Formats: sequence, C-alpha cells, structure tokens
Amino acid sequence: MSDTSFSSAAPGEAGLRDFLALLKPRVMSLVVFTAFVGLVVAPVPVHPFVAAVAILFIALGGGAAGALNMWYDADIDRLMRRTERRPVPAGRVSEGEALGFGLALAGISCVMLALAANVFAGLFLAFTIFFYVVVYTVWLKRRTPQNIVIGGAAGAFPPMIGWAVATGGISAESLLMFALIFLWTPPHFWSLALFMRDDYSRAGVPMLTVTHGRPATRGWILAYTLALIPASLALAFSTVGGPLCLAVAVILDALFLRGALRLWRRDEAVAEADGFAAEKRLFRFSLLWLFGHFAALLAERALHLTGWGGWA
Ligand code: HEM
Ligand SMILES: CC(C)=CCC/C(C)=C/CC/C(C)=C/COP(=O)(O)OP(=O)(O)O
Repeated sequence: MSDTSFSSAAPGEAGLRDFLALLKPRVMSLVVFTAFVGLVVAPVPVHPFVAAVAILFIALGGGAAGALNMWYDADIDRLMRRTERRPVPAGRVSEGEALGFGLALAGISCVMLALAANVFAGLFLAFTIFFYVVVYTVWLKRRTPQNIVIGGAAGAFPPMIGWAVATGGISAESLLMFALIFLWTPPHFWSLALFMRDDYSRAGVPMLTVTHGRPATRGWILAYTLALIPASLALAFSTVGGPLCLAVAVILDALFLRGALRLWRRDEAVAEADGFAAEKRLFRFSLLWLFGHFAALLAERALHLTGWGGWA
C-alpha cells in the first residue's frame, strides 16, 4: 500500500517520493473522488476550470492533513509494522519538514479554494483538516475506542465540500452523502482492526479490537452495517439518486451485510488459523462499496443529462 511505501533514499535523504507518501495518496484518492462526485451532482453547474482547480486544492488539503497526521503520529507509526517504513519514522523526512510541509500545504489549499470557489468551501476545507488532525489524531486517537466513530466525520466531509464549491452551502443531499461515509467508516476501519490488532496493541492505541476484543468488534461491525443500509437507500431515493443508484445500493448492501454477518459468526480460532481471510475480504469490499455508491451517483447524473437518470 503506497501510504506505507518506502523509497530507496537512506535516512536523512528525503526524495520526492517521500513527500508524495506524506500525502497518503491512495486513501486520499477515494476521498477526492467523493468530493468530486459531491461537486458534480450538486444542482448548480460549475465551470470545468473552476471544478478542476477546486478538486486539486481539496486533494492538496487532504494530503496536507495526511502529512500533519504522519508528523504527529511518528512515534506510534514507528511501533507498528504497517507504518514503520513511512518517511518520518524511517528517518528520511524530519518531523520539522513534515510539519512545515503539512502546514504550508494546508494554508495554500484552503486560501486557494476560497479564492477559486467561495469562502465557505475554503473554511469547510480548513475545518475538515482541523478535525482530522486535531480532533481525531491529537485528541481522540490515543484516548478512546470511539476515536474513529467521532473522528471519522472528517473523512465524511469531503462530498459536502464538493457540494459547497458548487452551491456555497449545505443541503439534505450533502448531509446524506456525509451520513453514508460516516456510518461506513466503522465497518471499514474495524474490519482492518480485526487483522491489525497486534500492531495497535504494540503501539498502545486503544482501537476497539484492543480495548473490547475481536468478538465485540464483530458485533459493532454488524450494527453499523445495518445502520448503513437505510442511509444508502435514503440517498438512492433522494434528488441526487435514481433507479440506477437504487439497484447498485441494493446489491452492494446485500453483499456488505452478508460479509458482516459472516464475520459476526466467525469463530476466533478459525479466523486466526486462516489468517483473517474473511476480515481482509470485507475490508477490501468496504472500499468497493463506497466507490460503487459514489460512482453510481455520478452515472445517475450523467444519465440525467441525457434525459434518463434520476426519479423525475
Ligand atoms: C477515521 C476514518 C478512517 C480510518 C481510521 C481509516 C483507516 C484506514 C487504514 C488504517 C487503512 C490502511 C492504510 C495503510 O495501509 O496505510 C485504510 C485504507 C484505506 N482507506 Fe481508510 N480510514 C478511514 C476513513 C477513510 C475514508 C473516509 C476513505 C475514503 C473516502 C478511506 C479510504 C481508504 C482507502 C482507499 C484505503 C486503501 C488504501 C490502499 O490501498 O493503500 N478511508 N484506511
Ligand atoms: C479533505 C480532507 C482534509 C480530507 C481528510 C479525509 C480524512 C480524514 C481521511 C481519513 C482517512 C485516513 C487516512 C484515516 C487513517 O487513520 P489513521 O490516521 O489513524 O491511520 P494510519 O494509522 O494509517 O495513520
């Protein structure tokens, strides 16, 4: 995974790839896609040049948040196998460089988004970066197993930022897109936490699998997956949804629920023996689930332009 990727540079010798890795590009690609969809499905058309510039600065803002997270978390990233080769814990980028890079990029991206789109969108991006870095990373991540439930809001804001670029505000539809990602984050992250528990335990991070164990986590994954279904259907029936969104939602929800039920029924000894194969599958499927929902919104919008998609 590229977030954890390492370059051939020796300690102290930062390469371009290291600064790119600080932006958490793979995670941010899906974040930016949701922002793009939020912008495109909004009822106010945006000039393609403004849209491209806005998406670029949302991407840079997300990357800045990733760099600031990696600056603050360098001590725990050093203790986890998944993250030990990141540029800061591996010593290729200094903490000062990561902090300076993140702050500069955050400042530039928010100001430029405000200038290119509108002040509300720029402030919303600043708030999202603040939420991920300060509320999630600094405040909650090391304190409570609810860290990703509350902090997960940061990852759910980007489609609302995209919508704000187009409309200058918030709406029921943009709140529904928020709800979709907000409720998706716990099953997304906790399915990974099931097979990464030892990493978090070694670093002393109170993820749910560490504090409450795997069986309880399986129950919470199922609970959030059940809560996700009405949110996904409500979005499909909203003004940005349509028959295609509904069909995609029904299929993806059924598959997600089947996976969550399977994890819930799993015997721990069996899971351990097969290397947490089903847990890894559900984690990967969570990415497809979110991508599929937002891709369907985009396709519905495209169909609508040809006179087909949507409910009306
Ligand atoms: C608090 C919220 C979240 C937490 C704690 C979380 C956690 C994680 C972790 C630990 C990984 C493994 C990454 C790695 O190996 O370095 C991951 C992967 C991923 N996450 Fe999340 N995530 C969250 C929210 C999101 C959101 C909102 C999105 C997109 C909208 C997202 C998209 C992804 C993607 C695309 C990957 C796969 C990256 C790859 O293949 O390398 N995540 N997530
Ligand atoms: C536009 C904008 C500012 C977007 C921000 C979006 C956002 C909050 C994404 C969060 C996704 C993410 C990388 C979580 C990782 O948690 P972690 O940091 O605990 O994971 P780690 O252990 O891999 O560092």
